[in-house]
Amino acid sequence: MNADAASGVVLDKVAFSYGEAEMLFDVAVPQGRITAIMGPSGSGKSTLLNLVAGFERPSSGRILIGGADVTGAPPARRPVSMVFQENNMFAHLSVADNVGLGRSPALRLDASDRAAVAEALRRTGLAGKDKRLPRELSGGERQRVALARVLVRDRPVLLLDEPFASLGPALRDEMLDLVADLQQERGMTVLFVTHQPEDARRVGQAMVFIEDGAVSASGAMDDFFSNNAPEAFQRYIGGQANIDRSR
Ligand SMILES: Nc1ncnc2c1ncn2[C@@H]1O[C@H](COP(=O)(O)OP(=O)(O)OP(=O)(O)O)[C@@H](O)[C@H]1O
Repeated sequence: MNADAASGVVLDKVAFSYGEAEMLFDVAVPQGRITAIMGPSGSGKSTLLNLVAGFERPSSGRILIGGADVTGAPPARRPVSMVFQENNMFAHLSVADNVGLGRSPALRLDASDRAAVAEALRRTGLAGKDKRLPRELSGGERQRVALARVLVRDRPVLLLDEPFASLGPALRDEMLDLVADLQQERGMTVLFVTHQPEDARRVGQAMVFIEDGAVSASGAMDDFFSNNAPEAFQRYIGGQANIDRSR
């Protein structure tokens, strides 16, 4: 394991089961990079993120973040933010308050917190929309609010569970590029679940490929889109005729 991987997110023989087949994750995700998590439906991608976030607990094994063992830590104690496909917002709270929750769950915000919220709204293209309610936003704008909350939380690890799956292609690309820019600015370690190979390739530097509750291949993104791509991945995208392997 190289230094980048050891200081990123490590799942060290992490076993977990919902009562049926056991999942077993053994993988190191590099620090300060965007890593795409891909694999067939039901293979365990969301479960892996939930284990890292602390919403699920392993039956054995360890989870390390930045070298620290967080296996027993509750979600709020982990240096992690998570953005879901939907339902990232409280319907009765304004955009600014939804972002402010990232700073203080009781919304006790001082002047510097409010300044951080305003800056995050500006950075995500939401300036001027701070007083709106979630229902007054488009789907893309709602996901921008979730990203603004990530910025004010300022945690080093960002977990994205298909956050842009319901957006059209142009908007999805715009949001992916925003994530890539924010990741660069902050140097965050990003784990990004997607079903779209082109999205993985657009922003990711590394790939973790999951099948049947286990990592069946992992490594540099370029390797996955070369003629030497891991066989499991080739099989998975084999049906998708339009993958361009050239750069
Ligand atoms: N809360 C739950 N209770 C019981 N079983 C669950 C629960 N959540 C997921 N599972 C099962 O665990 C396995 C892994 O699910 P998971 O959601 O991690 O897959 P995924 O790779 O994210 O799938 P998708 O691409 O369809 O979102 C599946 O067999 C699923 O049915």
